[in-house]
Amino acid sequence: MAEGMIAGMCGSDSLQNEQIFVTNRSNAARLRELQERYGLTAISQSDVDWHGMDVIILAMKPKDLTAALIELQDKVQEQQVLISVAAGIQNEQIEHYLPKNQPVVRIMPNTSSTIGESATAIAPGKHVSAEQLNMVTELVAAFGKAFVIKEDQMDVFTGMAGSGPAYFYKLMEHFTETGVAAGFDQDTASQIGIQTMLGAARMLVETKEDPACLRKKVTSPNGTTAAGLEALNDAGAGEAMTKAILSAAERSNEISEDLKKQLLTR
Ligand SMILES: NC(=O)C1=CN([C@@H]2O[C@H](COP(=O)(O)OP(=O)(O)OC[C@H]3O[C@@H](n4cnc5c(N)ncnc54)[C@H](OP(=O)(O)O)[C@@H]3O)[C@@H](O)[C@H]2O)C=CC1
Ligand SMILES: O=C(O)[C@@H]1CCC=N1
Repeated sequence: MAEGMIAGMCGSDSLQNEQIFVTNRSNAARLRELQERYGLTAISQSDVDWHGMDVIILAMKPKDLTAALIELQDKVQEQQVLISVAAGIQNEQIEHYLPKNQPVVRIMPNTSSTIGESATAIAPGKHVSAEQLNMVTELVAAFGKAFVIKEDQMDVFTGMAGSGPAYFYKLMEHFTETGVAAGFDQDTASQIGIQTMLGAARMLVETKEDPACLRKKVTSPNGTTAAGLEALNDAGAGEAMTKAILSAAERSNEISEDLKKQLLTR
């Protein structure tokens, strides 16, 4: 996920690559790779000048966040904003490990940040000023569209947009497999799927019509689309999408509850 955000930031005009510093726990080869690929500064953790950073983005797995926060406790500066991308971990849980009044912001990007097309949620913690929220929103806009939401909407946002690209990829896998089974070669079937999905997404963006309206325009009475949509409906496609979003949201909530238990023991 970190590389997705880095790629998006490096591809935008709002940041210079030299303003970005990246570190990790131990994988030195990975740091060299990022430095060569993006022209940023990749350094081992012991060499980071923590005082010099405006913003620190934490992009480790949720299970590794507590250890990272404990490491950072005595390094963070008063006005530095800490941004966490960890799914399911609440601002309050992060603030617990940091000095009093530390500004913390939770964000939920998705992997389309790689091409500057993430849908990213921003939920500020209680010590974040309006100016700091603006700064984070601008930073996030470097890799896609930013949505400032309430923190209690974060689980469902994660189910929709954090995990969302995977649902569309999964649909595309089925779309392509069906085309191949019907006689197209893999590449042709895949290109047909990609162009169809891209065209539909761009229609939504450019015409600004709602999806139901665009769907009706494709659907001739008693025609092929009506038959296809009826099959989708009979197979429970709409319900399946709702279940996918809500199951992911529930998992996000479970991760949060698990960390709360860990927090009680530290
Ligand atoms: N994948 C996605 O689509 C999305 C993921 N997320 C969130 O992003 C986070 C990262 O996920 P993902 O990219 O898949 O994870 P990865 O395992 O690919 O990357 C985690 C990175 O964190 C580093 N790391 C771990 N602990 C520390 C530490 N203490 N200090 C510094 N660096 C550390 C690891 O370094 P090393 O290799 O050296 O150990 C590694 O580079 C998760 O919290 C996830 O919930 C959020 C939105 C979408
Ligand atoms: O699967 C995950 O847990 C992460 C969070 C959202 C997308 N990927």
